[in-house]
Amino acid sequence: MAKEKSGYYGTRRKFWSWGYEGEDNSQDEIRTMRDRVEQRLGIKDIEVLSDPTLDEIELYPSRIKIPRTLEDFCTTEKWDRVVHTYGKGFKDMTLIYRRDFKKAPDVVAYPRDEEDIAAIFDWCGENGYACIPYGGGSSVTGGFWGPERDAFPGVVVIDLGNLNQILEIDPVSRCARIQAGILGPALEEQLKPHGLTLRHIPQSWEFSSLGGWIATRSSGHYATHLTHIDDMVESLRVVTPAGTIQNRRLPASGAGPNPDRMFIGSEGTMGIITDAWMRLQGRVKFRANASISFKSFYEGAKAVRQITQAGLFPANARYLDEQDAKFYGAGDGTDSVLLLGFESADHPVDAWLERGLEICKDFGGVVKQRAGTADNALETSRSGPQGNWRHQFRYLPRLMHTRAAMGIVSFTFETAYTWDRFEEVDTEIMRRVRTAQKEHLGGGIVCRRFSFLYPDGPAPYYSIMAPSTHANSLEAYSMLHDVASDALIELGATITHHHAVGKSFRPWYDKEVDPLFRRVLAAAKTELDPKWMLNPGLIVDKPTGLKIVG
Ligand SMILES: Cc1cc2nc3c(=O)[nH]c(=O)nc-3n(C[C@H](O)[C@H](O)[C@H](O)COP(=O)(O)OP(=O)(O)OC[C@H]3O[C@@H](n4cnc5c(N)ncnc54)[C@H](O)[C@@H]3O)c2cc1C
Repeated sequence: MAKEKSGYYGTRRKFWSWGYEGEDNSQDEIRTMRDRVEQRLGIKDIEVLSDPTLDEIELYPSRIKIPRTLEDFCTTEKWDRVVHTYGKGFKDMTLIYRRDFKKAPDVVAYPRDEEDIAAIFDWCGENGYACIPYGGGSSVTGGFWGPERDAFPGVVVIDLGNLNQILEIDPVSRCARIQAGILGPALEEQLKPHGLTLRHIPQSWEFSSLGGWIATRSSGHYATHLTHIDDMVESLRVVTPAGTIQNRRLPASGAGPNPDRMFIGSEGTMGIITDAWMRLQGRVKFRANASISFKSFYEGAKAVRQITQAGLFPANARYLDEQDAKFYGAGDGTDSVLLLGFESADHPVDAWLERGLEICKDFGGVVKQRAGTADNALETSRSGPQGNWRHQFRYLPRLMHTRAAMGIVSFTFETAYTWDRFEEVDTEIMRRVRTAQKEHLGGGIVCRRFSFLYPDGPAPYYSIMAPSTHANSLEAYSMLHDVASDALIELGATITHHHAVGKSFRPWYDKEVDPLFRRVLAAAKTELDPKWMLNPGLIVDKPTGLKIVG
C-alpha cells in the first residue's frame, strides 16, 4: 500500500522563540521583562528589536534537487528550512534576531518510518550530503548547527516528529516501547490511560523529544536517583547508515559493555534512535514538600549534601542561591532557598520529609512552607515559594528570545563535581566569571542553584547576565562562555551535566575525555557511519587520512 505524503506535523512553532505561532508575548510582558533586566543590570534605555518575520529572512537557494522517490517526505520550502536552522541557545537567538540564516539546511525530511530513514541515508551517502537528526529542536549547545557551507555539497535535516507513537506497553514489567520523535506532552498523554508515567520532565519538556533526550543524556524531573534519562532506557533501536541495531530488552545484564550506552549521549553522530523501550513509573499519589531558607549558601549546601548521602532520595531538591531565589520568586534576595520534595505512587513520604527537615535545621535552615499527605501537598507546591518557582520555571522559556532582542548577554552553563572540592571550585568559578564581567563589560550577574544531586557531588547550574550592545553581544557572550568553560575544565569539573556537548562545548569536551577514548569513538563511528555524514563536527572528528570509499 502506498504511504501517505508527510510533512510538518501539528501546529507550527515560532522559528524565533519558544511556543506556537500566534502565541506572541504582549507588549506588557516585554516591557516588564525589559524593566527587570534594566533594574538587575543597573542600565537604562535598552532597545528591544522587533521579532523577525519570514519575509525578512534571506536564504541561499537550496543546492539540492529532491529525487522523485523521496519527494513525498522531503521539502525545500522556506519555512521548513528556517525553522530547522537553529536551536534555542543564546547564540541561536542572537543570530535569529540578526536575521542571519546563512546556515539554513538545503532540505528538510520528515520520515514516516525506518524505511524512509534508510532511503535518506542511501541518498545522502551517494551524494556526499551531511545528515542532521532533529527531535524537538531545543538544543542549547549547537546540537544541530550545520557544517560550514563549503564543507558539504548539501545538508539534510531529518525531523523525526512523525515518529510520535507509543508502539507497545508492557504493564507487567512497567515499560513501553516509544517512538523517538514523540514530544513530552504527547508521550505523557498516551501513557496516562494506563496509569503510568515516564516522569522525565526537563524544563524543555513541551518541545523536546524522547530521541533528543536520549541522544543528549538529558536530565529531567528527578533531582536524585533517576536524574539522567540513561537509567530509564531499557533498550534502544537505532538505524545507522551501516544497518539497524536492536538491543535486547533486559532489566539488567553483565554481558560485556552495554550496547545501549554506545548511543545514549552520542548526539546523533552514530545513528538515529528510532524507538526505545523505556522504564516507567506509577503515577504519583503521595507527596510531601517544604521550602527552607539558609542564611549562608555554603551552610545550606552542607545540609543538602547530608540529605543526599542519607539515602532519602528526594524527587525535588532545587537549592537556589539568594539571587536565583529572588529571580524565581522563591525568596527575597537575602537567603538561599531549598525546595525539597518527596513523592511516591505507593506510600506516604512524610517520614522522609521529616528527616530531611531535621538535617536542614542542624545547619541553620528555617522552614518557610511545608505540607505532607494530610495537607494536600500538591496544592502547597503550587503556591508560595514553591509555586512561584514552578510558575517561573515553566513560563520563562516563552520569554527566552527577549534577551537576544535586547542585546543583553544571558545564558546558563551547568556542570558537576565532587563535594570534597565544592566550595573551592564554586568560589573560583564565581570569581573568574565576575572578574571577566567587571573587566570587559563593566559588571553583570552570576547566580547558581543545584538542580541535580548525587551522594558524591552536586550538579550546579549557573546563570549569567551582563550588559552588552546589539553590535557586540555575540563577542561578549563568547568571552564569558570561554571563561566559564575554561574554568570548568581547569578545575576538574565536567563541561556539561545535562545540556550535552554540541558544537558549543566541543573544544572543552576534547580536553575532558581521554584521547584514546576519543579514538575509540572515531573507530566506532567509521563502522556505523562509514561516510561520516551524520552530525559532522559533533563529539568526534574524522581521523586524518581516513579515506571515504564509494
Ligand atoms: C528552555 C530550555 C530548557 C531546557 N531544560 C533542560 C533540562 O531541564 N534538562 C536537560 O537535560 N536539557 C534541557 N534543555 C536542553 C534540551 O532541551 C535537551 O538537550 C533535550 O534533550 C534536547 O531534545 P530535543 O528533542 O529538543 O533534541 P534536539 O535539540 O532536536 O537535538 C539535540 C541533539 O540530539 C540529536 N538527536 C535528536 N533526536 C535524535 C534521535 N532520535 N536520534 C539521534 N540523534 C538525535 C540532534 O542531532 C542534536 O545533536 C533545555 C533547553 C531549553 C531551550
